[in-house]
Amino acid sequence: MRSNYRDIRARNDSAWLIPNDGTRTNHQLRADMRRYADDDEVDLVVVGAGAGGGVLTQRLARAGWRVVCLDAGPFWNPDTDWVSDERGAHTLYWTEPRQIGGTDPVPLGSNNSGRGVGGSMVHYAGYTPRFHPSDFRMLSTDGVGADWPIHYADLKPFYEAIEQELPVAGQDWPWGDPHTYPHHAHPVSGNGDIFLRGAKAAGIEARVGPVAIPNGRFGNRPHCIYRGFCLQGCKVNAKASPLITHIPDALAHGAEIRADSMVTRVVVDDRTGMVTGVNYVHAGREHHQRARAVAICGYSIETPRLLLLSATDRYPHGLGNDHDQVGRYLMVQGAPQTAGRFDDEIRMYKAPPPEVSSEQFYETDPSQPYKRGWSIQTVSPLPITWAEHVTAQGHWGAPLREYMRDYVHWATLGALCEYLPQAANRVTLADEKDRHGLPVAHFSYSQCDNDRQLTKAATASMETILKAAGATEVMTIDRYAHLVGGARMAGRAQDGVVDAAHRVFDVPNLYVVDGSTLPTQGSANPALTIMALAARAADRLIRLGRRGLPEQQTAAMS
Ligand SMILES: Cc1cc2nc3c(=O)[nH]c(=O)nc-3n(C[C@H](O)[C@H](O)[C@H](O)COP(=O)(O)OP(=O)(O)OC[C@H]3O[C@@H](n4cnc5c(N)ncnc54)[C@H](O)[C@@H]3O)c2cc1C
Repeated sequence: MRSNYRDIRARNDSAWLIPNDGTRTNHQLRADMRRYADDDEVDLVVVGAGAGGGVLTQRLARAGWRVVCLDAGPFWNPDTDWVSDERGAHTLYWTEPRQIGGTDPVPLGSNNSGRGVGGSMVHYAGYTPRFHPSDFRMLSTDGVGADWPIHYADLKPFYEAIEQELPVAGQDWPWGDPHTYPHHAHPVSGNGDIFLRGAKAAGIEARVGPVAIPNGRFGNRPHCIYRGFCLQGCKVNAKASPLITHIPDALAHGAEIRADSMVTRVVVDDRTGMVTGVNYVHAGREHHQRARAVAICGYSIETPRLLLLSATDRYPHGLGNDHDQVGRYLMVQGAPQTAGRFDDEIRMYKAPPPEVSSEQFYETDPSQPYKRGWSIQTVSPLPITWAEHVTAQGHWGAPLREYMRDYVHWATLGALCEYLPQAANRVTLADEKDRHGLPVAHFSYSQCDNDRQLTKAATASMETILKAAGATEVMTIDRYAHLVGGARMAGRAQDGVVDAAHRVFDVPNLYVVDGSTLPTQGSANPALTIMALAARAADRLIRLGRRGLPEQQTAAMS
């Protein structure tokens, strides 16, 4: 699939709205941004300007909807806010207090959350694979997990549209639904080369991509300069995130992006059961924004938390929670990471961390006792993350120093294992309060036996690849990556929180359009799927028409 830029610009001009004078931000666009008063009843309030919220805002603004998007974090300026430094990038993470529990607690922070306009994609790695068709039918075909209320074919046109808008670069893709990418694959570094060589020697297929980094200029966005700081916020605007791929076009079409605005409650009129707006805190003061509809896009922890925080007399257990589904089936991928030592210098920092991947082990292998599978990708930790890898293996003091001095000789791969959705893995409200006086989220997580078997098998496959490439020593650690679920999409209210159109069951003008709606997670990184879902949700809302809010929804969404 190669791109026609005229078609892309007809639906999203963002890459051409960025200045081409070496600066990274269209300050004029931000200064001219349309502003609504709190008591203006806008068509839609979007909570969160990340992967889901950014796309939804852009699509609806372009269709003429009056949209205000509130984000708890800042409106980033890559020129002044971001630094090419691992430690200096810590401001990008969501570090508000949260509690974790269960038998396998998931640390929350740098590796699975973001804040501010652009959301977590501001510091995501940049891999953008599609889910496989089997992901949408897992319960029927594999007997585990859940079936989605939509099929892969429903999402395919939106995958293609978003792949063009980011745009995605990669080799022709043989796995899942085989497809091509709009941009050719990037050249690879030492780490990518090790993966390709080792995989070939081990009889495993690996391919370059798919990454949301243009190969060449895209609009006024420059070619990647391969300096390796993708996870610190790409200062050159090469790596895609909603901040540059969708927000500029949203602003140009009249959306207001209100940053530093933490939504504390979705407000409901108990007489009608309808949402009337949101309460939010900006600069220490509480505000209320009126709206005809609200879409929550705060990601897998904050979205269920906000649904629970918005309980009323009519919805005493929280919005969408009549069947005790809010917060449940929250998933995280098992992400073991294996490093291999080579006599040659690899210098894995000298390229974007996302380069090469394999989905050979993605599907259930009937000869194995476990269901579903994993993918493998280059990860290329920078020095602080490399120190975390080494210390996680128990090395400290002199041995740690030796491994750090030896950094340039190591290559690193990561797996994404498809841990299964389980009802008990969930977000609830804790007794502890945050600085706004609101209960913080408690996230309980426990692995099942299938999860542990997958981690073991995935680790063995990475060690095989690195040894086949000539590694003289391998070092593996266990990690988690990505969060999805917690407000999942389902065919019936008894099984989930939103329907196939992302509308919250029982609350006709409330939507959830983010990663929390995913019923299963595959072994794919989730951002592309979240953006495609948001583009699809927007498409359905646009077809309803803003004048139809909210009366027409009941009929059209069923
Ligand atoms: C280090 C890292 C690497 C990653 N690498 C990849 C990768 O290579 N490929 C991939 O596909 N995915 C990757 N991801 C995951 C990906 O970024 C997320 O899955 C995706 O961004 C989630 O989209 P979302 O819309 O659900 O939430 P987000 O993009 O996180 O957006 C949520 C937004 O909501 C805001 N918000 C939350 N609560 C409130 C509130 N109450 N009021 C106002 N605003 C609120 C937040 O500030 C945030 O901006 C990575 C993530 C991290 C952290």
